[in-house]
Amino acid sequence: MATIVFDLDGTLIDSAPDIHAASNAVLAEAGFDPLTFDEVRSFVGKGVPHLVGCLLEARGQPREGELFDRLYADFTARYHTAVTLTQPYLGVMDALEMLRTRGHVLGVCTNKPVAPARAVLDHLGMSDYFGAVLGGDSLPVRKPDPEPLLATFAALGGGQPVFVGDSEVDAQTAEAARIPFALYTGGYRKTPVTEMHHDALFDDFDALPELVEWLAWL
Ligand SMILES: O=C(O)COP(=O)(O)O
Ligand SMILES: [Mg+2]
Repeated sequence: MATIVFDLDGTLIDSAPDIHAASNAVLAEAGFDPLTFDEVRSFVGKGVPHLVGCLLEARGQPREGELFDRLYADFTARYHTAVTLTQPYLGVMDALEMLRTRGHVLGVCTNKPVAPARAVLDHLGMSDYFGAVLGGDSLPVRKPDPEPLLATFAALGGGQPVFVGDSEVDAQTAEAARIPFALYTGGYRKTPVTEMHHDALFDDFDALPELVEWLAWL
């Protein structure tokens, strides 16, 4: 049996459409033009402060200050209900079901704040699979600091660990935490996989249950 911790955005769920819509709503509210889907998706993975900083920078504004505070508050207020355009990736629900049936313990470690993370998991009927959910605001540090990932495994009671994520941040986190890492290649990564740390790669969640069996014993 393994203890498997998943990243959320770009790994279990394709949430970029909601994050794009919320970002453009926040920009519009502040009088700025919208950004493209690809632009906003490239900002996802390092938490909300980073995202909001990128939105401002893309519109020629400083990343910090009064405007940042306003957009950050507006984005945060909208984030809890930004769930309607989000879907689990193909095969995710079946993979979670199979992993649970096989007795593996499952958790989530995301840089999304924990309240919207829980909201979208509830909305998609996924919450029951996870014994622990840590967000970008659960601890004073977020990924790629290894602490949130290690704390998620600790909350799940230990066991043979595997981390599943999609991004450069996840790869760095796994490396820093010395946890076996499966890289999902269908998410929001910007770097070629050959240049990223990973112990295994997959592009189809049907492959994950088998992958986990051997990764857990690395
Ligand atoms: O909120 C983000 O920036 C991304 O969150 P993730 O860690 O689930 O990819
Ligand atoms: Mg991610």
